[in-house]
Amino acid sequence: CDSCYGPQDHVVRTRNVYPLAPGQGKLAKRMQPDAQNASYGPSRGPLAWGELNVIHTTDTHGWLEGHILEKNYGADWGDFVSFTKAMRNKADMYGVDMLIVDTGDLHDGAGLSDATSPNGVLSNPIFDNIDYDLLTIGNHELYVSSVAYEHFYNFSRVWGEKYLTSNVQILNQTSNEFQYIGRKYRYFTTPNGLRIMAFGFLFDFTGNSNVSRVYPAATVVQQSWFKAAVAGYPDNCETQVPIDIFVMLGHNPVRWNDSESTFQTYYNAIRTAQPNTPIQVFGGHSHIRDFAVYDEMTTALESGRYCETAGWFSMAGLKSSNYTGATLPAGVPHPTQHAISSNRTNDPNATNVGASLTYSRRYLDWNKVTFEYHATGSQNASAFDYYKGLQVTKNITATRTELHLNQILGCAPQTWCISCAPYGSSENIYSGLVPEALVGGVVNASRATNPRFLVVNSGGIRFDLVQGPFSIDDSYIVSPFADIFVYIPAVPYSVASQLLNLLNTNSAFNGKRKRDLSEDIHSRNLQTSDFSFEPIRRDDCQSPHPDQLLGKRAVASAIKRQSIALTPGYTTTDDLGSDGDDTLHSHIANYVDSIPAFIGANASLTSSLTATSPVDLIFIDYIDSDVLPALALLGATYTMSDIQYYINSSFSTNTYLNVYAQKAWSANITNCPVGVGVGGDAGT
Ligand SMILES: Nc1ccn([C@@H]2O[C@H](COP(=O)(O)O)[C@@H](O)[C@H]2O)c(=O)n1
Repeated sequence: CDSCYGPQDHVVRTRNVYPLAPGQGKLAKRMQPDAQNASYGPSRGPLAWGELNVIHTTDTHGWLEGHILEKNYGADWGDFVSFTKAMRNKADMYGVDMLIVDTGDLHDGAGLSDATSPNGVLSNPIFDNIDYDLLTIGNHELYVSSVAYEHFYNFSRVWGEKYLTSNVQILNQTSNEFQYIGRKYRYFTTPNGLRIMAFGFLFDFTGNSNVSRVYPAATVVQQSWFKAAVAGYPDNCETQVPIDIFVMLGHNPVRWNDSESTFQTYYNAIRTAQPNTPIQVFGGHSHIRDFAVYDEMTTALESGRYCETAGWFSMAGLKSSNYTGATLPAGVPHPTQHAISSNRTNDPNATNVGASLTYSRRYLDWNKVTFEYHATGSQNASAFDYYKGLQVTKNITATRTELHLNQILGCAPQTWCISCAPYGSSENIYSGLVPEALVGGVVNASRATNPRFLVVNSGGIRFDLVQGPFSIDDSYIVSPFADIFVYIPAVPYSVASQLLNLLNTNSAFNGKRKRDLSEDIHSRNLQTSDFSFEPIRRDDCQSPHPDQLLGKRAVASAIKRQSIALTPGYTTTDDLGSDGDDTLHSHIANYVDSIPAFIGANASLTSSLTATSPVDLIFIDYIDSDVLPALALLGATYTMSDIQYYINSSFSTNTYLNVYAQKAWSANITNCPVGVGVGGDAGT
């Protein structure tokens, strides 16, 4: 495609490979001692820098140790500390502004956050080592009251005015009144003079415990404080303050057609009041990489989940009379894409503000090769590692030891994944493992001979279970929630045997979980059977390397022309195209649509049940509001007073897998074969 950029050379391009130091993966080791580095690094060259640049994290869910078993995502939070520090230095050197933002869900997904009570008491202080400018709250901060109070009393005090919970309040136990957990908004000026009005909005979440209150978007946009802040009259300001850009954070999907997203409501309210001010949105919750264009001066970035992605955003062309920084920093690529949207084609109030704006976004794989490449331009570990980053890495190792996260419970004989194999197959965790683990792990010895039916929600399983040593950490990674097993005794077999099907087919019950799963359609999951090379059909005419656009030096590396086998990973398409993933990967098959909302198991020792035979109907407290109405539909009316603990008040979805693992996977513990190629290539 020489015609796009002028002639380059006559060798057919197979894939850009940018020069990395020899043996990059091994030299660059820091991370956690048992983690591995990525096999190869970024494919698309240096990042674009504009006037405003942002590093975005979301839905970290406690994965601060990184993905110990997955090379693509092997960096830890200490490496991220070093990365962000280096990027801050770069921003200063280029004379531009850079923000670091997070959009919530800090727990429920890994031992570091979940093995303490309350969740997060040891992981939140580790998380706090990043120099964030803005943060907002996720739904996982609100399920359990003690976790919500941890965020109120500790986390919000660490972050002060930077922690935005614009629609979330908590009951202050001293005053007995509800108050905002963090702040409602932050109005501030960047080092180079951009005047920003920022908000943080949780989606209309209703699963919170009763100590917190989440105002729905439709209510917030009518609240006087919000209208005043949008108009430039934040609390206590009598004169109007100038706003160069609105920054809207949200634990909230950026795609308006996602049933849980409320960003459109907030966008409409701000845009109506301020037709000519850019709005920049950072979202989360749906665990995907995404970039949505709302109008020619409003775009929205979502940066994945589980410390697999660091989002990079940059924009240029902001017309602020107060901005004193560089407009197009020298020596680096710049944002080049306009936000083209159909949302505001004939807006009579539209000005040409958007015409000057250009955007860029990149989804960085969370590994040290990537971080070093963008931070220092090489794999020179000594130039990259910042002393504080190294301390954080050590602290994570020590905390994992303190929490016994590496303690091995069994040797898992195979890998079971959430969506790499269809439901019904023995490789799928919901069909291949969960029913058997429920039967073997959830046993009350005094009732074990009673016929037993068990039901759990599939959403309680959060990650794949990998062949090899199964540790306490893995038990949190796979099944982190402490949802307690309860039961109703003596439910007629005719009723119990119909329950699972009803829950899975009646939209009143399965709709919510279906959405949970479908959100992961764009996500990557491990795929041990998908390591074959997939030919790249990348069209360089549509996806120019920034240095090619600038006619610059990367041509030297481009003409090296190598071809390497891609590892499986993210392959994202968003509103700016298909060039957002910083590292090219092969596509991973995804059978998420086949997974039911509820998973059941029949643990009856007898097959001679009649319609009236009494069975123990065992489920988890998290789904009692589904189970009771479903039983009523089946003609069996029960109330909460009919429900009892099945084993005790602490035997939970985080316990049964451990019990099962210790029983079923005791063989080969001292010489346990590890599954190959998790989230990366099979080589070591
Ligand atoms: N106690 C709980 C809490 C939540 N879940 C599951 O997690 C889903 C929400 O997670 P997101 O990362 O999407 O916010 C929720 O819908 C449930 O499926 C649970 O099982 N137990």
